[in-house]
Amino acid sequence: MFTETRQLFPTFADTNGPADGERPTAIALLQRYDAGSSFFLGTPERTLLGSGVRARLTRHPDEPMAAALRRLFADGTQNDDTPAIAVGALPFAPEAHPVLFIPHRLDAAAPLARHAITRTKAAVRSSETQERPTEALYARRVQQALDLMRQSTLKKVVLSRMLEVVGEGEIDQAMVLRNLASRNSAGYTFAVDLPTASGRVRRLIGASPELLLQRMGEHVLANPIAGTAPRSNDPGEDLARSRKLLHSAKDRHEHELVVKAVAETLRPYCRNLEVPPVPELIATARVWHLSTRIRGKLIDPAPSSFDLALALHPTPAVCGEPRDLARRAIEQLEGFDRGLFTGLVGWCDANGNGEWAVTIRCAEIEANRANLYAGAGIVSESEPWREVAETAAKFRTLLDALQGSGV
Ligand SMILES: C=C(O[C@@H]1C=C(C(=O)O)C=C[C@H]1O)C(=O)O
Repeated sequence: MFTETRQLFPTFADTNGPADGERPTAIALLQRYDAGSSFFLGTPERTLLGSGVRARLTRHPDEPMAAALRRLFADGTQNDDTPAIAVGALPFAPEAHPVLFIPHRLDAAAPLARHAITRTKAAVRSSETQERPTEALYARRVQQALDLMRQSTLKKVVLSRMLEVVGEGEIDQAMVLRNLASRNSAGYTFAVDLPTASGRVRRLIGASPELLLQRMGEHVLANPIAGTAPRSNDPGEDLARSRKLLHSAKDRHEHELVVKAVAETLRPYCRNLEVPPVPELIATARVWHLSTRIRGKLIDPAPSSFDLALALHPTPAVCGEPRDLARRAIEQLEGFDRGLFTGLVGWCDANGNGEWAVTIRCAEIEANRANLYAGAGIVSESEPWREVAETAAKFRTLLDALQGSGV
């Protein structure tokens, strides 16, 4: 039987108006995000604020992830009627350790409405930045990926790079989150506390445009995104770039590989699956993307949102095609451990409902340091310098949030 999570997650029409009885508004949850908060997620459907950690997912050697999640729900469910919700992030490498937990308290509100957040300010005093690798070296690695494609059956690989930011003082993590939410209210804005040996607060903070998978009852939605063009401040040029992206053979090819992989994975679980034949354009504050919304109705009994998300991960939007060759190319060419970047971030309840976004446009932030990540899909038609420009545009999402710029 499919069970909806209605009790905790009503959907409101007016999201930022007066609170419904005891229920806080989305803006109030964002404003309440502070040192005691362990999790925040703003999606097009809801806003969640987690405080503290009631139970944390641990995994025995060789234990399947789904079994570890069942144990987490058993440990973290209280004896009252409070529905247990697991939240957190899973890394890019399926064998690496996830950060998943049931918060002490989880508040829910309707989505953050567009333009509802008042202007915000810089989250750090002046800072130094260092790219790893440099633009020139990244371009060389893209060229190496193209060479690999000519010599093997590799069709696509996503190559990423890092930008290390060192501020003069502590980075105000709550301000980074607010700045992201104010500039990217259409996507998935998140902040996840990461355990540290130092006891200092280290957080994964970002604003992803990409939904890996949402399951509510029998309904599933996946929204793969691939194919990107930097935006322009000039409206005419901005529009021209979006049109060029929509008709670019290279970007359509890059996009179709992802849609095909996502649809093929979901089809066996669905009694019907709608896959639009052509992508649509979506815009973030800094880039245009090609996007396809894939909807399905699940066969009963269905896997949980968590199991479905893990079946999809990593899609060719963040890894490549074929997956094994792409992973090997990433290990060979990227030169750093992605950690949680290009993994998944979201929530899941004990009935299997949940939402999982792809962990991109993000940074790991601790004290005065932030490590920003950005990647780009490389296919045979790619040109190295364009991929450099694409990753630079993607860094802007977090740089704007750190500097309070770009609105
Ligand atoms: C890897 C990233 O983004 C992914 C790659 C994209 C592309 O190559 O066009 C677009 C969206 C994401 O699926 C990133 O933003 O760092």
